[in-house]
Amino acid sequence: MRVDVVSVFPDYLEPLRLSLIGRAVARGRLRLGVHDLRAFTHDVHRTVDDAPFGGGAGMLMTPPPWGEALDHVRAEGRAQLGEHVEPHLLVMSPAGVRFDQAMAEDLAREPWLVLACGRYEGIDDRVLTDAARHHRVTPVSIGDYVLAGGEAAALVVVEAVGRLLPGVLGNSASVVEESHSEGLLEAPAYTRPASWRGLDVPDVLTSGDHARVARWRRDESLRRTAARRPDLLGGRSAADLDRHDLAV
Ligand SMILES: Oc1ccccc1-c1ccno1
Repeated sequence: MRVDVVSVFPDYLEPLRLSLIGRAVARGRLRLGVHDLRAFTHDVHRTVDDAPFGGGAGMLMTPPPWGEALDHVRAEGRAQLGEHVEPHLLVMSPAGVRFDQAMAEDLAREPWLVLACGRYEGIDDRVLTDAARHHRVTPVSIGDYVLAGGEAAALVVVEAVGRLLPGVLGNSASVVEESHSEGLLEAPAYTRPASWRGLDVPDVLTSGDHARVARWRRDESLRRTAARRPDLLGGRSAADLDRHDLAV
């Protein structure tokens, strides 16, 4: 997979060259391009924003630099991937489609993502309209809160998608048995020492009975999801889900 990120703060994306994602980049499992939007300005002040038409607070990111930046990214990416390959542009935005594990799994199957990190009050909407003439465009939100810009959101999306790519995670099992991989929160987890500050690991986990362990983890996962994220249960109770399990 190739991932390009466009930002006025390219250094903000440096964490993508560390740890798990950094190793995937170093090993060529993930090709990462970070582009400074200001490299596509032509005035002495390297202007990327202007006042919004119709009034309103703050400044908006103006189309020309974005148009040139995305033209450049498209040309560079096609030179590497082939003229037939189209990017999927993800525009980080509080007004975007909600990013979740299902979207991460869908995006991990794509060959090329371009992430646009807006700042100020956002990006002139014609940038998205123009880009949609060439390829898919999806505004993406990582949650219902407001950030100063899209860079933090881009870090979240690239990490959540990148870790799903083949060969990036050492233990493929960890992708399967984790929160949200099956629509539920994962059960509590424990490791050595078996007793710590008067707190003991649940006996079932040291019983050696794999069926009992799987049952205990499922029960704990349902209980924790019902307590913390009832929205993930889609109106069903943990007992309903439990009955479903017993039925299969
Ligand atoms: O709040 C934002 C500002 C700019 C770009 C993205 C965001 C955002 C908020 C939540 N997800 O993305």
